[in-house]
Amino acid sequence: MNCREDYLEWDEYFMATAFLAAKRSKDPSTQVGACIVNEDRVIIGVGYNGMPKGCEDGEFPWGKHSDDSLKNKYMYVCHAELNAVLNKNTANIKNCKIYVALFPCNECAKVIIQSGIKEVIYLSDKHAHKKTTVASKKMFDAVGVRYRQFVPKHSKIVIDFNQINWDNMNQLPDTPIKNRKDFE
Ligand SMILES: Nc1ccn([C@H]2C[C@H](O)[C@@H](COP(=O)(O)O)O2)c(=O)n1
Repeated sequence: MNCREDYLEWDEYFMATAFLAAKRSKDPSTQVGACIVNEDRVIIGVGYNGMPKGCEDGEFPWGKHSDDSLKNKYMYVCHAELNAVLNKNTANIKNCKIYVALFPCNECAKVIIQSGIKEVIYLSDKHAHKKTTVASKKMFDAVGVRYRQFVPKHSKIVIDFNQINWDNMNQLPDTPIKNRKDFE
């Protein structure tokens, strides 16, 4: 039997991991995830945008339209990229790649550069016109951090727990390795 053709490519797998992490975000308007991968294609850190540890949701705002900047989220929220770097499970992240939903802002660009990450793969550059993004690109260009937009092959990646056959743990269509015939 031939191998499956419809498996996830590496870029899709890592970007999907970033988006899965984003599902943990409590930000009501924008959920961002990030996934750091080393040279061996091993995930070494994930993160999503959230309030700093101990800064409780009841006390810190998730809004963004108040005239008083202390009442908006921006002063407080940690970006997904920062959290992914802080959550890393290894000291050395030199030459790693970071997959992220939104192009990193200038503050995250500094963290990315300082940590030794060498490539940024992003899905959306919707803030390209903002100075924070222009500054990020200026820094990345200056130090040789590459960046490229992710182009998905699959328009959808679904994990439907209802479709999983819990008795023999296969998903539809059958995972070839689960076919006993192949071993006989
Ligand atoms: N590269 C980025 C950009 C933004 N974020 C976070 C920060 C906020 O929680 C949210 C943006 O809020 P919006 O202005 O769209 O309401 O996304 C991030 O984690 N990484």
